[in-house]
Amino acid sequence: MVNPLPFMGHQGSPGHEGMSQMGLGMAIAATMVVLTMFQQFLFSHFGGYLERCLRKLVSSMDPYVQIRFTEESTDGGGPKNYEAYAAIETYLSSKCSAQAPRLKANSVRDINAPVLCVDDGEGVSDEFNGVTVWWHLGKEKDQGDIYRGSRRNRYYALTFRKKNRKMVVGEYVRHVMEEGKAVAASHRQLKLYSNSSSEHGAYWNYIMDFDHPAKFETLAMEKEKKEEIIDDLYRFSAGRDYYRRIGKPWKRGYLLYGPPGTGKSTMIAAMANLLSYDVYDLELTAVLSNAALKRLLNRIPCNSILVIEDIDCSSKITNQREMNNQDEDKTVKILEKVTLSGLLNCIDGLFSANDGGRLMVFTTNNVDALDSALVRRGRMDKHIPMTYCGFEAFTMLAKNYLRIEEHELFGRIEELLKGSSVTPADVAETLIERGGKAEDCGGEYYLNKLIRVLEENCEAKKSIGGEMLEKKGKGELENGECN
Ligand SMILES: Nc1ncnc2c1ncn2[C@@H]1O[C@H](COP(=O)(O)OP(=O)(O)OP(=O)(O)O)[C@@H](O)[C@H]1O
Ligand SMILES: [Mg+2]
Repeated sequence: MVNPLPFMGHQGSPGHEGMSQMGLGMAIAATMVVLTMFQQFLFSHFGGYLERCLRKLVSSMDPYVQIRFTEESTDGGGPKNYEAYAAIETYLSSKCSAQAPRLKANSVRDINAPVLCVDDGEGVSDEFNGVTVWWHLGKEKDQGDIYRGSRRNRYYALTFRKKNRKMVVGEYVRHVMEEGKAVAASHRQLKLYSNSSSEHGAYWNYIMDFDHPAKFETLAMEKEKKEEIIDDLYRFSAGRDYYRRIGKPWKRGYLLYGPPGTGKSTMIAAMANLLSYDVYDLELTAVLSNAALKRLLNRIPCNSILVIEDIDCSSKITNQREMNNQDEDKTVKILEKVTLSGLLNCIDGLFSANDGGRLMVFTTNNVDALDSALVRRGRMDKHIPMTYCGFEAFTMLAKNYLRIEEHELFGRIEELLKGSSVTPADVAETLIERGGKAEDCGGEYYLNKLIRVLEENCEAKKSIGGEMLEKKGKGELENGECN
């Protein structure tokens, strides 16, 4: 705005000429005031419109389009913003190592293979379906406030030619997100969470990085059964389109059951490692109500495993359904715990959008004690019996622990395994190398030790009503196929 007052300040002494000069000055000043008011009026009424027109004109002459993906949403966009930003960062890591002059390394799962990304202010180009696009890492103006202090939001800017808009906005961006997420999943440090409660509610707490070494390759189990589980898990994790097509939430329930030491917890770890899913270990006894359980379950992000171990003794949920149906609120109040119907509702209501699947794994030593409603298909889609150690599982353990695949004592061990009830944990404990003896004697010392353990087990079985035990064992083996 032009200030008219300076004109008044240059007046001479008042005379005829002075008077006319003063008149002129006042006229100019008045004109300026009117002009300024007009300008203000124009801008207050049409300013936005004029600005838009101007922008349109400039952008119509610009052959490029730019999209920004910010690290943190300023309008409450939540974690979605960050997910997209992180996916881009990971996607670009493979491009930038060859191009960008300045890189930075991110915290990753494998310290020997750090994920590199472009440094602030740097850029890289990419090609997709014969179209070139450009990425640039920038920083927005200070977004800080009095509480959070100074902070500048980072963003990845994607620039491309206008004529490629449709392909880039559709196909290319989707490609970047999918690739980025897939690479991130394979590099990501898995995490273990567990729940706790306070008067303010129920929470998931980060416990530690999940570095469990269990893998399906080292899990002692019949090959066929193992391959079936692996196949099922892969189909589940890649099932986005499938679940969308059949109109079902993208979730799957596993029930692992069997005696202690048969590898239920080990298999959960192997599942997490196979799919690169975080583990949410739910301690049901620490959940104070059905409502708290619902809140907890709804906070589990996609691509995670919800684990409830020893579900038969986790809570008083095994046979309460009828009572709960009569007066659920009252039951919750009395027990101040989760009820079976509450748990069933939570499982059924666990919703998974199309951003990733959610796996639930329940374990129990006592499958017969579970209410049939809990384990019915649809809630627990796959029932996996974990059995006593058979010969195939033993050969796996011998390979893992003693690095031997064949031995003349294997025949005797196979015989004894048929008549005994030892768990893979028992066998593993017997074969574990102490003081490098297996190296010295080709594993014979440990195989003989195992033979003694198996003989003792067979004897014990015979002496304490072996027949009954035998039947039970056979029953478990008959159920032993994967469902
Ligand atoms: N199938 C298996 N393959 C390889 N190792 C196994 C297997 N089962 C058990 N083990 C070994 O035994 C140990 C105990 O197994 P794990 O904790 O998985 O058993 P579990 O079935 O979960 O027992 P529980 O019912 O008491 O929780 C593991 O640390 C692992 O070393
Ligand atoms: Mg266990």
